[in-house]
Amino acid sequence: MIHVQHLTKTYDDLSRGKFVAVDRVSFTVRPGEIFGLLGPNGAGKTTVLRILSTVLAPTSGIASVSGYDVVADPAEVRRHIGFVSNNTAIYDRMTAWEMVEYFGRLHGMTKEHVNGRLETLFEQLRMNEFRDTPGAKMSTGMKQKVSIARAMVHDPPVLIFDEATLGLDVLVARNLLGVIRALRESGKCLIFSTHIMSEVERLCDRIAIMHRGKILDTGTLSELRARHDQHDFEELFFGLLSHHEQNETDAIPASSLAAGGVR
Ligand SMILES: Nc1ncnc2c1ncn2[C@@H]1O[C@H](COP(=O)(O)OP(=O)(O)OP(=O)(O)O)[C@@H](O)[C@H]1O
Repeated sequence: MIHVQHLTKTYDDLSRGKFVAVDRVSFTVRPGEIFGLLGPNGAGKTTVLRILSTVLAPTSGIASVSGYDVVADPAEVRRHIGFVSNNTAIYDRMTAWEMVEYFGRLHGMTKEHVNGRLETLFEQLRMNEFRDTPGAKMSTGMKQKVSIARAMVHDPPVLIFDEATLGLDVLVARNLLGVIRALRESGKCLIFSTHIMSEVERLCDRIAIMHRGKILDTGTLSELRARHDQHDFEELFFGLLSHHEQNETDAIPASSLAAGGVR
């Protein structure tokens, strides 16, 4: 279970001054559910996910994973979470098996425990045919599977996929979506962050549309379609974004516009 309430992150940025990257974001993700975080570049998705994985501290608000608060219990949060991104480093000289085993040992698993777990994982993710292949000789798809296995080695109940299909060809991306669906069937709690609308449409049980740090709307695909009276998801998405941009511009006082406050 993931619980996020009024989460806010402000950066001190040299050129922009105080910059609100995440603005009072709230959502809940339940076990057996894929929650889609959809937004254009810079929407704040990665910042939310970095806070959830305890890499970044929130400025205010609450975030918890399996009941553990990211600020008060970061070690417990890390035990309950796995993070898959598109830029996980793969060591050239380690084999697929050695790499995942290494991360299992970092999680404090015994050699026997980790080996048993790896047998299951390599079967589940169909990695046996390259278990002895070193990183330097792996294809992008193989590397992505190693990243997933790495994130799952300690069998966390919560898994986060941040732009995980970026750079993958259609076949590998399709396989990855299949793996994520299977994880949902096994009761995992999943966040899938992307800017690709079709992936969200095909995969996610509930969706949050994010733009400029805010969640503009959240719900199932059919709830969103009904609420905005729009069946075409792309139209719905861009309609929400442009409405939000218009509202933000309207909220800026004319004096600051005249003084060059908006670029
Ligand atoms: N360390 C930082 N200092 C200042 N601003 C930052 C920092 N990290 C991120 N930002 C800004 O916060 C905003 C949100 O970034 P974030 O990476 O969370 O967005 P995103 O939705 O994941 O987009 P992308 O798909 O491009 O990664 C952006 O405007 C970004 O420039």
